[in-house]
Amino acid sequence: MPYIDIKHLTKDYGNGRGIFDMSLAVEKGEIYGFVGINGAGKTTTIRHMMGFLTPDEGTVTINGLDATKSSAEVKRYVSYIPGEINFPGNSTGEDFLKDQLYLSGRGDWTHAVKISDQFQLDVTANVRSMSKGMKQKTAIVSAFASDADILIMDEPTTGLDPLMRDIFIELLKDEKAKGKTIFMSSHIFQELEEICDRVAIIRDGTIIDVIDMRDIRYNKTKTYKMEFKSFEDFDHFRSLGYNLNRIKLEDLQLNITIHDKDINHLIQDLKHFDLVYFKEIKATFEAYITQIFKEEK
Ligand SMILES: Nc1ncnc2c1ncn2[C@@H]1O[C@H](COP(=O)(O)OP(=O)(O)OP(=O)(O)O)[C@@H](O)[C@H]1O
Repeated sequence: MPYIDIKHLTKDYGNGRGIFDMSLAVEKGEIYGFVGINGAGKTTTIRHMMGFLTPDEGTVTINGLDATKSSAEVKRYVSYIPGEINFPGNSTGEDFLKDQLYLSGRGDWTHAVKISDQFQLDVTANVRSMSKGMKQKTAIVSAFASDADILIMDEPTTGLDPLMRDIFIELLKDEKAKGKTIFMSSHIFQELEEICDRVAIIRDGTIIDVIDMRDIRYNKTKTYKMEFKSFEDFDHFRSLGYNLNRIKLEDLQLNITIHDKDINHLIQDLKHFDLVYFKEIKATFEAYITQIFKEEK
């Protein structure tokens, strides 16, 4: 049974807004990403997971428990970082974090201090007067230090600078190594590419694709770009029957897409050609998603 199981979830806000017949399943120990443009339905989905919203149709179960009906019990397994952070009260970061750890019944203050230091977070500051980045860091420290089985995070790196984002990614890897299950939405393709096992792409309230990141990382079909010194070579190469694309006659450049098993054959052929350069075009997750969105239009 999946650890997080969403089946046919629908929340219809009218005028085509909301989420519609959405299903997804997250296995224990997975890092699962959730990507989509503004208004696609990420927060609405996450709020159902936390039991803050009641579905019009469908169900969300977490570790076999209904996220709406058993919301209090589900929260025992889950640490949550909301998309918009507004801390209640007027306490210092330290008092807030200690309260959260106490309330969760789990976690460890020493770990909280360690993570706060890594994030260069001043926990003596008042939570009300904290900047956006400080609030985000405080929420992250609270979630990570509470040692929950599941982390559900709505755009957790918003407001973090690139250095802090790298620290966040390293912490997330540590959590995965401990066997934690992580569900996070993000706009930042690069961070999803680096850490996720799978990524669901949401558009207009519907999941349009689920990408297994291994297919991107270990893609056996690669694209190479090359430029020829002479038109004769360029023209001759074009006649060899390779899978070519992005042919730029005026620059004598082209891309070739080829499976790893055929690379030796290509190298042998290229010995007969005079090249200006030959380089691999790395397949990025961003390019992959952009292609999917183009195909969907
Ligand atoms: N309470 C509500 N009442 C009416 N419409 C809503 C409500 N909450 C969300 N919506 C609409 O539902 C759609 C999905 O919103 P949601 O906040 O889930 O998207 P999102 O993918 O999280 O977007 P963002 O990246 O901007 O946070 C949007 O069109 C939004 O305007």
